[in-house]
Amino acid sequence: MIVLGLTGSIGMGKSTVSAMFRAEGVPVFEADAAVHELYSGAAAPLIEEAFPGTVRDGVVDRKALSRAVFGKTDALRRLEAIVHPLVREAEARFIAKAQVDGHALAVLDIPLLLEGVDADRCDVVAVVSAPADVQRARVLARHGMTAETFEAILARQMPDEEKRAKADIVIDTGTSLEDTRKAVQEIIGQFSATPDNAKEG
Ligand SMILES: CC(C)(COP(=O)(O)OP(=O)(O)OC[C@H]1O[C@@H](n2cnc3c(N)ncnc32)[C@H](O)[C@@H]1O)[C@@H](O)C(=O)NCCC(=O)NCCS
Ligand SMILES: Nc1ncnc2c1ncn2[C@@H]1O[C@H](COP(=O)(O)OP(=O)(O)OP(=O)(O)O)[C@@H](O)[C@H]1O
Repeated sequence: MIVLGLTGSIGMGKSTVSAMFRAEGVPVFEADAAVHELYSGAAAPLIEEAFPGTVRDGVVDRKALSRAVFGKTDALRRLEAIVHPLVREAEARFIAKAQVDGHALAVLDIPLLLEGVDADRCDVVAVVSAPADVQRARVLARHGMTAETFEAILARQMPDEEKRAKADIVIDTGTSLEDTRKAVQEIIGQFSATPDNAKEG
């Protein structure tokens, strides 16, 4: 089974492309969704212990947690040390299941895949990308988004150009949704044709 890591900067169309893989029957693990799940489950008591007052009725209050770590590198690192191993466990269970189910391809949708340290757990890395003006227009069209917030988020992410350089595959989302869907189908076709080369571990 091939594990494809899917990433991209804000507004580049990662969620849309992720949904396209899923619609084609490819199992997709969403890191963000896993974090949301953990925050109303296994991670909550650990987070309350590390950041008192950020959990209400057994559920992490993301606004309160965000305030507790915002702009504080040490606190964010402590939070990551709690959350990331749990996400990796959920991810490992997802991969094991996809393999047992006989899939040729599984997708890990991970916003910070290339900013993190271990993209090497993916056999291939695909980056969704569109011209900067398209990205900007998409993000600014979102409810509650300001140019300042957009710039601040961009500044914290690895530049698109660097992501593209690190990618094995660039999925162009600057064109029509239909063209992007074709690109997704081509990727699936390419990896489904590959003989079983399951990775160890
Ligand atoms: C700090 C938290 C509570 C803020 O939640 P909130 O719902 O307000 O915002 P959201 O999750 O959408 O993040 C807002 C922005 O911060 C960025 N961001 C989130 N986590 C991180 C991180 N660990 N390092 C750098 N940037 C981050 C996101 O890319 C996004 O652009 C939340 O982001 C969190 O729990 N982060 C730690 C877990 C983590 O590393 N998640 C990343 C995916 S595994
Ligand atoms: N060819 C295309 N491929 C993908 N998205 C497209 C395309 N053309 C237009 N769009 C639109 O661009 C937007 C991309 O938003 P999406 O939520 O997928 O981005 P994202 O990268 O997941 O963003 P974020 O990282 O901020 O969550 C959607 O509204 C989508 O309909």
